[in-house]
Amino acid sequence: MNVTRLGFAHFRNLRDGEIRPCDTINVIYGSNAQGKTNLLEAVWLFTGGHSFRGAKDGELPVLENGRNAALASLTMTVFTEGREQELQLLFKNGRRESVINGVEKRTGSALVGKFCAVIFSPEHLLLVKEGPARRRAFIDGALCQMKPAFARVLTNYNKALAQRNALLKDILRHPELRDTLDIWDQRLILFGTEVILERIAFCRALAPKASEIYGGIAKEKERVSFSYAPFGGANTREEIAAKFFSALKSAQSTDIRTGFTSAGPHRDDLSIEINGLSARTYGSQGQQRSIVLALKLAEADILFQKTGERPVILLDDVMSELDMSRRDYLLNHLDGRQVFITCCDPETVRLMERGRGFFVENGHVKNTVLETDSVVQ
Ligand SMILES: Nc1ncnc2c1ncn2[C@@H]1O[C@H](COP(=O)(O)OP(=O)(O)OP(=O)(O)O)[C@@H](O)[C@H]1O
Repeated sequence: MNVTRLGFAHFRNLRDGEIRPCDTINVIYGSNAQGKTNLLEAVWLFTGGHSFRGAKDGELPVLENGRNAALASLTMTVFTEGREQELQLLFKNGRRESVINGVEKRTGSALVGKFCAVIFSPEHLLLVKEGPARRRAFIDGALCQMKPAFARVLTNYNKALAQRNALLKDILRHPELRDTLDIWDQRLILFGTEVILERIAFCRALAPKASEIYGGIAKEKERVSFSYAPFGGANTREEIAAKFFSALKSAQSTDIRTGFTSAGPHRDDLSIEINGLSARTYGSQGQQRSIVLALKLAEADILFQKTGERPVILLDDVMSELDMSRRDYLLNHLDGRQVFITCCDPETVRLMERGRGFFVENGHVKNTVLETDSVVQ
């Protein structure tokens, strides 16, 4: 899928205008605080998701005398399902409305599934830098996008976990309740096994793709490996359920003492190593950035395989800390994908072999002419 036009009015500092991106690389450049990320955020919001910067819908219309205006609107023409489709998003008095091919929808979430994108923002570096929760959230987020049924299983698992944890705390005061723990163990194993099986299947598809993409970014100088191996590498439904059961049993006394369930998919991790060493502990800034990029691009490839539509790739401030050859990979080797990249350095535009540049200054966006792709201003 490709964005062929993006219009904006009163959206953050972007007053009124439009851009016509190309179907390859679109570099959005300019000094700090001019509106580059705002433009990327405008594209992202058509996924139906929340702002990747954590902003509330009421904060998105332009500020006027210190208060957000009542209305902001975004329009997008996107080529998907073999034809151009018109999408509109309105942020009205703190609420979202959407219009799909002229049909008004009361919610913004009606857009989910119409437009698909993968976003990298500096915050995503925490995926490598922080603890396992970030990596689990990445896997689960990707699975929820691909399989709505997974979201239900995950919710059921989390509910069973919360109830088991509440019971563990009660058992300390009422030891006779210990017998009822079995019921929650069974539910936890039932849903937890399904969560683990889906994560294993996703990681099996993700790991080789991400390693291959990393090889391209790092010009094969380093080898990166990804591994998700819960319960020491259990694979089948029966094996996982059996190992989960014995892990819960052997940790039962500790769990009652701490009031917390210590085994299960809520403790799993996706291990990431560069040349056999933990990327979290030993990876450089550039290596960690390249790993997150590889994971995001691999996620996009898997989404493409599942849906038949290539998600649009949004890369916010990805160039800093990447050397020339890594920049060259992003600008010139992501064939077949529509990419939007923000950066401060105008030189980046000149490194592109093919693509379009958009210069952003104080909320105004100008198309710039490249030698290889002349663009109407
Ligand atoms: N609701 C709003 N109304 C008006 N201006 C806003 C609103 N929200 C954010 N801004 C302004 O948008 C600008 C920031 O834009 P953005 O985050 O896109 O910057 P950027 O060009 O990506 O900068 P950097 O390179 O520093 O990341 C700031 O000047 C900020 O004050």
